[in-house]
Amino acid sequence: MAKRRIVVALGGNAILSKDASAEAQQQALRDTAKYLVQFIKQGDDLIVSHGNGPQVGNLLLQQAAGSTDKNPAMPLDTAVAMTQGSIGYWMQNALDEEITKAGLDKDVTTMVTQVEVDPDDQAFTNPSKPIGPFYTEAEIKDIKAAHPEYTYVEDAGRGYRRVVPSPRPTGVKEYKVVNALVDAGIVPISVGGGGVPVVREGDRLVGREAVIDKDFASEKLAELVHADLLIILTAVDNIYINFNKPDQKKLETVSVAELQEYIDQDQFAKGSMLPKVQAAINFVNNSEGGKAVVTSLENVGNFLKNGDGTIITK
Ligand SMILES: Nc1ncnc2c1ncn2[C@@H]1O[C@H](COP(=O)(O)OP(=O)(O)O)[C@@H](O)[C@H]1O
Ligand SMILES: NC(=O)OP(=O)(O)O
Repeated sequence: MAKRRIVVALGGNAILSKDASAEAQQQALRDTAKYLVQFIKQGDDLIVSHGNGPQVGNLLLQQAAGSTDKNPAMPLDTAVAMTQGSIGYWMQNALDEEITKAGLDKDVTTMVTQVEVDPDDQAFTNPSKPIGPFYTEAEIKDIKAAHPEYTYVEDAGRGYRRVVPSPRPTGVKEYKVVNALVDAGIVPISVGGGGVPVVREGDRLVGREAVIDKDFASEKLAELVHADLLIILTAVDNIYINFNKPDQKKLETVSVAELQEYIDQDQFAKGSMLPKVQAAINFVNNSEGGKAVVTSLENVGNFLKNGDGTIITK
């Protein structure tokens, strides 16, 4: 099979389920790496991205709890960069272990990646991205009293969470570095946590307090590096219509036009499956012959063997 350039975006379950300790997240990423290494074994050029919603929210809480005049809390753009570093370290370490076990000669590196956004994006005045821990009804009262300046929402019946602005990416500053690394045979971990949100002010890129959706950032990167495939890995093997209903039906190969009809029918939950579907559509529309795939980590082997998963084409 010809060598393919593949951007793989890792969903929340690839890194963190319940236990937010470093040890548990490192173990989750070791398990994740066992699936990802299959792409490398097959000879594909891999570019990895990941989310950071739980981690960056937890980091902000730690920053706030320990902050003093001499040791101030860091702003959100810096916290995103910090999570690119921490999650990237765990992931490159775990992937390296699997590459070594497979007897392959391949290096992995984590890039601090800046993602450009529009300073006038309406998302800045309409926070929507959930970060950090879930709170119960009882807990949220105290949290709101302690931090009335933040916005909180109820997140899909799972509890309350803080939400922050999530502007759409317009560019990836370091995409040429990603290309250079791939051309050199190196696996880059890039646009982690959706990338550090920055806006251009003359010669400078200036950080903004926001968390970009990692599926949209991965899509923008996939476009810029002319990827053949954008693979969005999440907790389900396929996208479904009538999801979680008795007549649910999995989508196997689906066109952009069909997906658009399903969006119009409200088939995909906002804040979970909808952004993945929109990112997949954008990639297929904006690339030359590129396809997008939505499936689970556990199904990577079946995808590589039989093309199982939901494949989005023009
Ligand atoms: N129509 C749908 N088809 C499949 N999954 C759906 C659908 N609507 C909502 N979902 C849910 O969306 C989840 C993926 O979103 P989310 O958990 O936010 O992603 P991530 O893996 O990036 O953390 C799936 O695990 C599933 O529970
Ligand atoms: N940045 C981002 O999209 O993170 P999550 O996928 O963890 O929400």
